[in-house]
Amino acid sequence: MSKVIRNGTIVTADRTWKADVLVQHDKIIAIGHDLHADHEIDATGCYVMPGGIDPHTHLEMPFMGTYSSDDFESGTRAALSGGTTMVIDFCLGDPGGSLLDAIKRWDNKSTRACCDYSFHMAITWWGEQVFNEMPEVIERGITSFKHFMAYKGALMVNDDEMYSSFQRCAELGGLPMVHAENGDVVAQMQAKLLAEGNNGPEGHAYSRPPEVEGEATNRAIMIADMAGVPLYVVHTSCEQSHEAIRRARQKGMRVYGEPLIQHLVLDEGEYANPDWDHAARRVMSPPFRNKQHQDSLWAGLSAGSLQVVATDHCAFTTEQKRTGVGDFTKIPNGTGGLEDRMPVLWTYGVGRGRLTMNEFVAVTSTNPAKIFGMYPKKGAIVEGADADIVVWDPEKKKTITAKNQQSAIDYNVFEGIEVKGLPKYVLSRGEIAVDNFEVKAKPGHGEFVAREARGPVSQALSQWKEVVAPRKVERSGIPASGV
Ligand SMILES: NC(=O)NCCC(=O)O
Ligand SMILES: [Zn+2]
Ligand SMILES: [Zn+2]
Repeated sequence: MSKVIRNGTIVTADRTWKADVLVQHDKIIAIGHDLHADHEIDATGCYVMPGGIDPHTHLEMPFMGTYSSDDFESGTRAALSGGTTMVIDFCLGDPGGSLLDAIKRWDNKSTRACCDYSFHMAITWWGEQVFNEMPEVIERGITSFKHFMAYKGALMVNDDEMYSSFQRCAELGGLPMVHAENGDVVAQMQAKLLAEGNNGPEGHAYSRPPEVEGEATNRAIMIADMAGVPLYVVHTSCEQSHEAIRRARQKGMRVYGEPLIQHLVLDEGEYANPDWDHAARRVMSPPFRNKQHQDSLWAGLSAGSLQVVATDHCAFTTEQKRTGVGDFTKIPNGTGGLEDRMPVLWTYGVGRGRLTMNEFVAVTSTNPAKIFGMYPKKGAIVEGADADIVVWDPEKKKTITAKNQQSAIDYNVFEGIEVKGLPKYVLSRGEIAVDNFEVKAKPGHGEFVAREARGPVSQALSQWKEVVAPRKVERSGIPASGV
């Protein structure tokens, strides 16, 4: 069946213009005027944008002795209800285990996804098996590799492992990613705080100051440069980390930074709340920062030194959070946000003049599609692209509340915030998933998206590294050894 989205204004990362969009089955087949179809969607007064892509989620993730509570069904339903039509989740192998086994587990988990999805592969240890399995991971379309520099004793890898993995990524055209916090320093700060009796959720923030993030970001950037590979820094939360990324980019290094919607609008004052549950629900790594750091992140998005806004959606219920009563290091780290990323970013970004509409599309959709090797299949309104489309009503308002959310958890970190700008219709590969603000997502509709390795940036960097590679100086008349 064909559909036409009529009377709207198309907004992409580089243009804004009035035209209709014709969809046949799962693809956009024409953009123009006087287009006809079996079904009409009226976009009068609305913007027609590429569906959001959240490249940082943890659905049903085994972590800190439990599993995150949103699975691929509830998580992707939440995504669609907020205008996000694709997620990239982290496939997590056991330290010492097979990457390919981990993919099987993630394949099984994702069968009821309501929107399209892909995976990043986490590298939680290094050895011959990982080295040998990485090419097959890439052949399956999983082309980005995550390294945790924090969570000592669990997911953390050391510099030696990271450098080996980055070099392998450079050979294969994969994109390394880092969770940049100095896990050794965090572990010692946690122990000190606990020994001093500082055991509440605020201790989590004290144990992870911006310096531990800035140091790790800088270290990862230098290691990536030595390995000759681009780098994507997840959840960039502070000026120290942003500054390292900005400086590297000014030197021509290929580094990307990803602020989260939580860090852009929520601040460290949340941890001072006298209600233990309120503070613990907001425990995530890195923690929320102060207003100066927020300003730095917003500036980075408009200046182009930061490229993507994600959520790191990793939702735990209040009951799960309470595992950490009396010891903040046991509070499962993570917050939700999938459903709220686009409306909150629109309200605080476009609504206040901190982002243009085109920048909004770039950071929520087009940039992640390009960086992660799936553009213009995703992240674009062009003929031949997947019909992942949001019809955005800029006048529609709601007050965010856990009572009406799709996520499976019992609270929302954005509770009480009024947003203006919401998805009226959402198409997921041509299927209507939100119809006049009503969620109609279908479990099982989502498909795995295989992504391309060795994109243009990776190719250019490899070429440059080859140009400047060390070369032996050929000499005639070498003097005899002095020995
Ligand atoms: N961010 C967080 O606190 N939890 C999810 C896992 C991670 O990304 O570090
Ligand atoms: Zn992380
Ligand atoms: Zn994460």
